[in-house]
Amino acid sequence: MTTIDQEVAAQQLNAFLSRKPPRLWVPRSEPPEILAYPSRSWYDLHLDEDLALRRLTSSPVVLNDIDGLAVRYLDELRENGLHSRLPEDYLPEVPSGEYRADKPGILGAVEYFQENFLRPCLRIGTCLLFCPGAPTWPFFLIWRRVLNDDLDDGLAVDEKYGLYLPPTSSNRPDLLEASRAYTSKQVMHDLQALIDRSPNIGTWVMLAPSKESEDLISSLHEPQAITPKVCRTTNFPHLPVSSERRRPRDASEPMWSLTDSEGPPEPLKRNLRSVDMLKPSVGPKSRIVPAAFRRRRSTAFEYENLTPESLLRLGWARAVETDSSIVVFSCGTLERIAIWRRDTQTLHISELIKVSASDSPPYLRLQVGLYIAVVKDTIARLREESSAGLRRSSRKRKAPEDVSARAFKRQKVDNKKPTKPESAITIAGRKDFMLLYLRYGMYDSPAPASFVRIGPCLKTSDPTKNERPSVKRHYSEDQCIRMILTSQLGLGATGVAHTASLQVVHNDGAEQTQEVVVKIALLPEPQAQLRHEFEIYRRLATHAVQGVPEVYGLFEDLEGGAIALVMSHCSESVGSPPDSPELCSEFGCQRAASTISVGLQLSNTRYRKRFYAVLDDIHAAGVRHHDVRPENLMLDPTGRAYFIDFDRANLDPTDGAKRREKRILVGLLERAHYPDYGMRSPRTPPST
Ligand SMILES: Nc1ncnc2c1ncn2[C@@H]1O[C@H](COP(=O)(O)OP(=O)(O)OP(=O)(O)O)[C@@H](O)[C@H]1O
Repeated sequence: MTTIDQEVAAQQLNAFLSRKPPRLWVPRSEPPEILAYPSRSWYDLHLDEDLALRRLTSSPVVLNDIDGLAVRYLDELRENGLHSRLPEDYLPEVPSGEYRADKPGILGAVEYFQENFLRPCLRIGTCLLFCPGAPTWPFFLIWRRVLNDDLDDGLAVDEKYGLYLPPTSSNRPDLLEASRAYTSKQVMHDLQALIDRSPNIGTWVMLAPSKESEDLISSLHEPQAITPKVCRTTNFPHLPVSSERRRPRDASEPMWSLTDSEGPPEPLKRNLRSVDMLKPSVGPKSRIVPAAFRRRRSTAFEYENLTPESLLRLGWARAVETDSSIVVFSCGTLERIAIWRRDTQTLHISELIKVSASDSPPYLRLQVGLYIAVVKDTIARLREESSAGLRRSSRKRKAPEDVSARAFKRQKVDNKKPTKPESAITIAGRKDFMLLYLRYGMYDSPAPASFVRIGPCLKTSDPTKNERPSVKRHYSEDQCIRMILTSQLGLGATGVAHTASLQVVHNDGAEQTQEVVVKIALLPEPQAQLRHEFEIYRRLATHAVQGVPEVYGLFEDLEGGAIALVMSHCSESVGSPPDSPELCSEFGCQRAASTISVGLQLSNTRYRKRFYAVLDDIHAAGVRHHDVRPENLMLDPTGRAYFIDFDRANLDPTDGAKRREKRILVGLLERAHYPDYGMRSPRTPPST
């Protein structure tokens, strides 16, 4: 490339990055969306207290630091004389004046970004970060909605956008071969580490463009102290400290020059006060006060209108979840960038950015700087983490917590065990109050949620029983089920399934534990679906059908945010064959290349027959599953077959419907034939 070409290329790049985007116009949504909290806030109550947002401060350096990064990288590129001209077809025609989006709401703003500058800015960011010498401008870094669930078009806020590093089918960075030649080994190594961790990075909170959204973003700057929201159960037993918890840290050499004179915030006094107030007698007779004494009229999740504080909380909670230091709040016309400092639990928020009028710094250059900052920060922290090995929690629990936990253990040792102890499930079946803790990833419930039973244990009680126990003013520890959610198993349309440890104390003080699965639903429709699923299990239990999860109860959150279905763990789905090659060959699990990735054949007739027998029993009980696919068929290591996920099931189907369902199962297991997801039945209207 000649010097002249390089000069032209540099000018072209500069001119593009200095362009002012057109003004955004979006059609009105009908009916208008509401600016309110989405359902995830229930999970936010359980975020680790040390990762909680405690302060907001406005920092004028944020924009300069981020723009400075873009300038530094662009200068390096120019000095090395490496880059080529950005092909004209990479640069969109920017309409002057106004951009009229076709879609209303958040999608209108997304369309505006995509059509006007996202693609070229992402190409420029990719090139600067990963392959500065490449003769072409590769398309690798992607900005998109991170989760596949449906956008709730009734809401004017969606916090699920971020950057994405696409992996190939073998989980390698999907960077074109041609560009890879210009990518250093270290960069490829970093990219691989990023993809292995999670290919989604950064947090963008998108608001539907409107006057209300603009007002909200404009008012996000008042420095303030923020008290984390937590569940309100008091005097609960604390969990012993886990030595395996990873504690995310800030990069030791951050890319921003933020100062925080106030240092780390004071520890929260809430827990201590509640413990002191009630003067607990530690042990099984201590008084645990539920979060509410009365059931709410409806347990359906209620949306709260967004305030500047709740919007910040929302973006920050999402950043904790994706472990990203940068949160962007944007409504297409106005934006603010916030940087989360973990050490001081502070969000540093930038000045207001006017998307179509910002020239100092220019908006598009700022975008490029933003991508660089998100990627560089994540890589820096990943490198530090891997060189330090797994981080351990440095947090020390307060004495009362450990005393309580010790007391819990001591009873186990001190007391004489009955010769044949009752199982945890039998004991739990008699208890109506559940303390639920989240303990995985960034969740470490500062206080447990209070749940009361609304459906009996179908294994140990009369399945037809329908009682709603009243909520007591307080419970002793031996009246509670302690449920600790330890990981997320899967996310579906009804809710999130978790693995959990159910712990109970028997009257004689003996502690019993059982691994279970807890499916949680938050919004009104999924809650109705989960209640419906419970009713299906009730029918199956009254016919003593084997080969379906045992259900230990349906519980309701007293603070109104969730319904929880507790059931047995049915091992692995045949949709994800067992890790062990021996088991795989014993079961005869084979992936079928001709079908979509879920297609799977079971060549061992013995196991196929077990699934057929279970389905026949389900049908004989008057239930049609209605969602037979590999993900919902489970085989445990001893070869027992199970059907799970009855939220689409219906009662009393016709004989023809049962025969059709049987044919689907035969086609699936014998020929790996599974038409496609589109063939799934529509959801059955809830039966209650
Ligand atoms: N009892 C169980 N034992 C083992 N794994 C389970 C159990 N229940 C659920 N899972 C896991 O959790 C995932 C999601 O659960 P489930 O399919 O019941 O949720 P859903 O919200 O009803 O999903 P869908 O949208 O498929 O109806 C399942 O694919 C399975 O991997």
